[in-house]
Amino acid sequence: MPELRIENLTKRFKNETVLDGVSFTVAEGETTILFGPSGAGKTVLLRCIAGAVDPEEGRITIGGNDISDVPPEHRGIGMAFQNFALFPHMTAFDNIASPLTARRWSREKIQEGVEQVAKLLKIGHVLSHPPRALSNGQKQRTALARALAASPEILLLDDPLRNVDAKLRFEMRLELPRLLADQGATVIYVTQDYKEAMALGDRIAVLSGGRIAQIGTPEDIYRRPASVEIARHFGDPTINLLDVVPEKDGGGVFTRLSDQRVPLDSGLEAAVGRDCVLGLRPEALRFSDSPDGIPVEIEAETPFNEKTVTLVVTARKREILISRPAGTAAPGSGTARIEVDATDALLFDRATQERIAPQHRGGGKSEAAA
Ligand SMILES: Nc1ncnc2c1ncn2[C@@H]1O[C@H](COP(=O)(O)OP(=O)(O)OP(=O)(O)O)[C@@H](O)[C@H]1O
Repeated sequence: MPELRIENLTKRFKNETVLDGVSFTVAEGETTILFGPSGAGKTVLLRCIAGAVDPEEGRITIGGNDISDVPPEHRGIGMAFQNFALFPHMTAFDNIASPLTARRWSREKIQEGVEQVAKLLKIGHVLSHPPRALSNGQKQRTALARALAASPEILLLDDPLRNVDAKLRFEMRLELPRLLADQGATVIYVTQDYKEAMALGDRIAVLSGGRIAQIGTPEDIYRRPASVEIARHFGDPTINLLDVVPEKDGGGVFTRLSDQRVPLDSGLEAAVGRDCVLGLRPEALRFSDSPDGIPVEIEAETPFNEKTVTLVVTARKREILISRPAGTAAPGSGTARIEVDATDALLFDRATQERIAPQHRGGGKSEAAA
């Protein structure tokens, strides 16, 4: 399957610049998640790739070939939309078969192709139904089946699970990676759900302000977010953000919370004395018996299925969320102490909101390898 390359793509509607020099590459057979808030331009970008919208500037290549002058139907692209876009007067079978019919496949081949993909998506029993007789989850799967049936080289999936219920979304999150891998297609998958992004993406491209704010593996985005905004979007409960000014002494780089030292990566020397934001993931904090721990008051505790989240406040009235696996013990109420693991602390410049990456001189551990 071919590589898909987007180069410097710009799209304006009247005075609004929706895409502003977007560039990224999806390697062959890879699933890249396009992640961004509502209105970020995700659908517009997919429509540019599919040929439904013409960009003002930039280039799109598939397998190295510029597709600007290739009509949509000859681009080898399959698309599934968030609103299903099923033909209302056709059965589920005919909807799924429509790209194959358009290619004038034989009746036997169409039958075989539709049944195969319907079986994979567990909608074989509703193929004779019209869309109005399908549940949202079945409509969703029918739309996806139609996109998959044609075995396109490039698959564009626009938030395909947005309208399905939580149970089905959970199941599909588990099943889709295998399904997409089996297809072997090069995939762009749009979602606003960070868990879906982390579960399904080989890589995640974050679209913000018309530009790609960061692209990387799910682990890159989670552990090394480029900005406060990205750090906030990825994580539940959301990351703790605390204004700090890092310091340095013989013991290394550190900052203080309630007069207790929070050690920071030694490569963060450039941040010493600067106004920063400390980012602490709730799961990077733990309760501690150590006298060096940060003293806090426990305010409230919320059990979820797989974890328990505790809200604490420091002596300076800073609120912090801590999460721990469900069933593990913690101080019940009143006063406690918490500890931070230096390797998990993130530091952002308060003015630019961008992350300050640790610098290790002399061939030390590099950021990418950390
Ligand atoms: N045909 C059009 N004419 C004018 N403006 C448009 C057109 N299509 C999209 N836009 C504008 O482009 C911007 C991006 O829209 P788009 O649908 O791509 O966002 P999105 O990231 O997909 O959002 P969502 O997650 O809510 O679907 C919006 O401000 C939208 O109003």
